[in-house]
Amino acid sequence: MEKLQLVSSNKSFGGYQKVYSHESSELKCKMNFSIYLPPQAEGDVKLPVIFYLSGLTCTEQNFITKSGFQRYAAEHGIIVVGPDTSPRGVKVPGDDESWDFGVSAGFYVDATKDPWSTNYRMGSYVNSELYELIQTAFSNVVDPDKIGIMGHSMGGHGALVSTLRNPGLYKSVSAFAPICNPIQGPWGQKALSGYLGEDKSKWADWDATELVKKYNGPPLTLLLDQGAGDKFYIEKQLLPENLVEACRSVGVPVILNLREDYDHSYYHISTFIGEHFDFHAKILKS
Ligand SMILES: N[C@@H](CCC(=O)N[C@@H](CSC=O)C(=O)NCC(=O)O)C(=O)O
Repeated sequence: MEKLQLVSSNKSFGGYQKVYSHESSELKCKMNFSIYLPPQAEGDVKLPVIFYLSGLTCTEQNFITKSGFQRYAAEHGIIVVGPDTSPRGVKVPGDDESWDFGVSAGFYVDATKDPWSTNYRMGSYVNSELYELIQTAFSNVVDPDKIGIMGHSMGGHGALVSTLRNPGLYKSVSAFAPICNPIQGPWGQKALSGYLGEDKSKWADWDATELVKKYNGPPLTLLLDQGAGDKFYIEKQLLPENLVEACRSVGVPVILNLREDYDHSYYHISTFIGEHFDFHAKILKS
């Protein structure tokens, strides 16, 4: 644990909701992440882990304070890890000019375009650095063969592309209101052109709808949860139907739950987060 500094620890549903900070080599800055250790972490059995990736404007705090997930993580005995959404405390020109690019909007990609490429490497941060750090620092409680991922909006995109780009790394995946086809929507186009440049052939490597057409890994079922009253869904930022169609074209099982009247907020997430934990637990504990 010598690389980690404890920021906070709160007892919740018999376990502990903690936040740690550490120096990230990928992002070249100090980063916070959350980890929920359920009551079962006190025992001898190693536990599954779910990574949760948050959306635009979030830190590691939104999910842990608003979703109520701890009740379900405690019931199932699942550790839950939540990274921040971008590098912090590094000054890149233009990084705070808009809420959907730069700070709090790392999009879980590895930027290749200057000046972003030095720090904006959230893809490798989540799927390599933090993934390994959790297994090392919490080796006494983590089962390395039972790791899943979920996320919301930009983080739902992150969960999907992390799974599809790294076959087998995550055994289960689900997403709330994910940006499913970023190359076709305004948020995605802004982020992918800004971080990767104008060559659109490179964007497809970070687009779940494109990636699933080439997926060649262990069997996978995608669980998508979408509020039908979500303004970003109505404005066609999210495009879950495009991902469903791509999945069906290549025979990848997908479940899309369209929830009447639910919006893009944590009210949607907190309502259905228990169902997502049931879905992940069934896969991770089989
Ligand atoms: N500022 C925006 C709304 C921002 C917003 O809705 N952010 C979502 C994620 S959106 C996609 O990634 C979020 O999770 N917010 C944090 C929260 O706690 O709700 C606007 O004005 O429309």
